[in-house]
Amino acid sequence: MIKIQGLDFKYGSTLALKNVNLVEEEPIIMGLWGRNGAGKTTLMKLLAGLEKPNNGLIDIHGISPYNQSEGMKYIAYMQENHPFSEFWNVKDALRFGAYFNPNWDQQYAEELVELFELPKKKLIKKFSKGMQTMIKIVIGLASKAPVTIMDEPTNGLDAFRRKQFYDVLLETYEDHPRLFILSSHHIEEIEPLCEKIAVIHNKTLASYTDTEELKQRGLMLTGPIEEVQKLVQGHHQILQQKKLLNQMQVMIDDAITDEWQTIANEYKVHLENVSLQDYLVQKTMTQERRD
Ligand SMILES: Nc1ncnc2c1ncn2[C@@H]1O[C@H](COP(=O)(O)OP(=O)(O)OP(=O)(O)O)[C@@H](O)[C@H]1O
Repeated sequence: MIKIQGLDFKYGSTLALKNVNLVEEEPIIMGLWGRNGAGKTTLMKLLAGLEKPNNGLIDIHGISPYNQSEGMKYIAYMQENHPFSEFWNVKDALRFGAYFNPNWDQQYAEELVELFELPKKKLIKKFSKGMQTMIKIVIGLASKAPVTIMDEPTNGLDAFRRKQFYDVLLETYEDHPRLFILSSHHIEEIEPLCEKIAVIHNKTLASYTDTEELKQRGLMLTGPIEEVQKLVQGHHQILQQKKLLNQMQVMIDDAITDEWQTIANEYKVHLENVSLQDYLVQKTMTQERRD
């Protein structure tokens, strides 16, 4: 479905991505996480054919997307700052969606507009942040493109609208399985939807892992300073450590296993799985310190 091999990209003389490699054959919902400036948007633009790779290969359904009108059949890309004309309302935006997407589903687009209660006549530039995100969701989902890329699709959505977005995305994905790529800085917002998560760090793809596997990583040990220190002494995968009064907390890059549980009981140290966001932030910070 998509294949990226040895991809390098520079903005002028500034290297933005180097040696990115990723293959996904299945129509899954993929998360794309990275800290600010990691290169997520750059990668999405390259996949959508808006930028030309300096080196390497991108293959989407057998097509190299840069400058290929053929690629438009397969790819819908909803950018974070989508270039809607300042004179457009919802109707105009749907016309734009229909024009650019050969698999466009007008009836579904209108149903989504109703669901999200978007005013049809109001100019999109006067929409709230959440409403602007919702119209992009409408276009992304109604495009029914085999590869649908959405940059920060939960930006500005409140809990109610986010839940609606999850529901409609999963519903349309089940009806028409296709590859979705959803980017976010806040992994918690997209993780419930994503089967796998690609982490962009240090200008490259740092990992591409099943979400369930990734969620198990990151264990936090909390207990009296001396006990925790004894327990983690010589451990190579320490991501973070802090002391508070006579207590110490250490985050380790591992999953909670029976072995860890036994050791923690023995040392009377508390063991818990950290949040995915905390794990990814600490993991990328630790890599940075080592580089
Ligand atoms: N038009 C541009 N010209 C020059 N450098 C750019 C341009 N766009 C992005 N960059 C640089 O490329 C790198 C990757 O940026 P990119 O926008 O892809 O990151 P991102 O992961 O999407 O970040 P964020 O989460 O903050 O939106 C950054 O160092 C950024 O400064």
